[in-house]
Amino acid sequence: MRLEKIIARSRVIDLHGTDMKQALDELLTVSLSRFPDLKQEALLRGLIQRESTMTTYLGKGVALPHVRVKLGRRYILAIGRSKAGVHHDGTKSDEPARLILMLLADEKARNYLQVLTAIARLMDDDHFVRSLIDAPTLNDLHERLFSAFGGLAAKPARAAQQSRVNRMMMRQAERVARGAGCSAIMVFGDTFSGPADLRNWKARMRSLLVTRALIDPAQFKGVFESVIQVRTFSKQRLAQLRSAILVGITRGVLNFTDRVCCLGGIAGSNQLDAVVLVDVGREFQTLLTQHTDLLPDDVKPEVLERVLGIATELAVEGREGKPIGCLFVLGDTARVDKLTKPLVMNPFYGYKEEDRNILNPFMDETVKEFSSIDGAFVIRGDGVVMSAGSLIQASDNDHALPSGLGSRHAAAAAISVVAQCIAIAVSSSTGQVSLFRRGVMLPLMEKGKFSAI
Ligand SMILES: Nc1ncnc2c1ncn2[C@@H]1O[C@H](COP(=O)(O)OP(=O)(O)OP(=O)(O)O)[C@@H](O)[C@H]1O
Repeated sequence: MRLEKIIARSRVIDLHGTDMKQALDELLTVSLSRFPDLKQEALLRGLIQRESTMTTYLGKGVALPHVRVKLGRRYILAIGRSKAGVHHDGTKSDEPARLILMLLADEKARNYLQVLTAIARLMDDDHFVRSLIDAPTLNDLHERLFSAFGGLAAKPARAAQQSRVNRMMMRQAERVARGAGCSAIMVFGDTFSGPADLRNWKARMRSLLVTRALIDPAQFKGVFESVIQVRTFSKQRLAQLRSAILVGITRGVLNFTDRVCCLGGIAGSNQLDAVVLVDVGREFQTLLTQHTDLLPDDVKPEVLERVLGIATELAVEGREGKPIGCLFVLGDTARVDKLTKPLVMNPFYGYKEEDRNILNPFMDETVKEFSSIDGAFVIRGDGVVMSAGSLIQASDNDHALPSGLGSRHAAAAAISVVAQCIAIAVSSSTGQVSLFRRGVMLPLMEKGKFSAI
């Protein structure tokens, strides 16, 4: 889904209303002028109702009200900017919303959660949000959004010297990759703030692109074999590399016999500065007993990626500088259910599946809020959160854990032995994020232990 296709200049406006209802009414008025078959009042009611069950305030002055109805076209997006700020019922803070992105989606739109996530992810960038709020004119605002939606934000051409060094790095990386018998080159696309350098990538071997930005893989067709999208994993480059490879494995793009030549640089620097060789098998040796299926059959790769992203944020951002301990169990919920007991009343009880799906961008905050509850999150393979605050009652005597790890990690290891699931634990004492499969622990991020490569 190319987001720039749903953004029209006519639906980018300055708002006058100061509460959410007035703002939504203004956005609906401009949206429906071209679609007279749609009923403004019914849509407004739907949006307000959605807002009252769960706030759509994303933080940083941005709200993303949305509703799914019979629309007759897949999506309509309207954007309102408010100088005075719009009051909303979000719990994050008292700050008013300065930017409102209203998304109407057809009930049949299949990639609805992905579209919501893509928009929310773009709005996660403080700098970008500021540039929209401060855009001198609505045309500028539209242009900035349009280019960001079209992929990586378009930026002016980089200095010639940087491009020359990058071309040299690319050539050398390919030479190293061939010399070392690598099966692929993996490029960290977030090094660049625009896609230009990447479109010129002309490696004569299998190349993969890793990026946090939500881009349409079609724009790199014939350039990169696959685009691996990762969430905000860690800012530490070695940890990012591990996570990207892990995502590549779960997506079936990489396997344990691959040797990969990784090429990257500091995010946004436009400068490639490091080549690293990774033997996938050796890197993930601990998980390679006889099995190579890291991902249980029923777990979607994007669900694992999402949980890893949230777990990393809990470890890195934490609360008051301290990591928040947490445990997630993914997949095989039929079996996991039999081995858990609620410690508290399930806070997700009664929510629609769509609203408690981990792929829904609004779930991040909810999960983070509930992470202070003792016990584990149990998540179905398709992302639906079944429960929080569950006590895992499984035991495993065959796998020893590193010293210092207590009952949370023991429970994670044990449940991954007795059920076909993946468990992810965030340690509250060390900030380490660990993945467990069949009782084997794979440390994904050790806080403070990795330095930049
Ligand atoms: N069997 C279990 N099921 C679900 N959650 C558990 C289980 N055991 C412990 N926990 C959770 O882990 C928390 C921390 O327990 P403990 O300190 O023993 O674990 P740990 O592995 O050392 O983790 P940390 O590094 O975060 O301290 C508990 O307060 C509880 O919320």
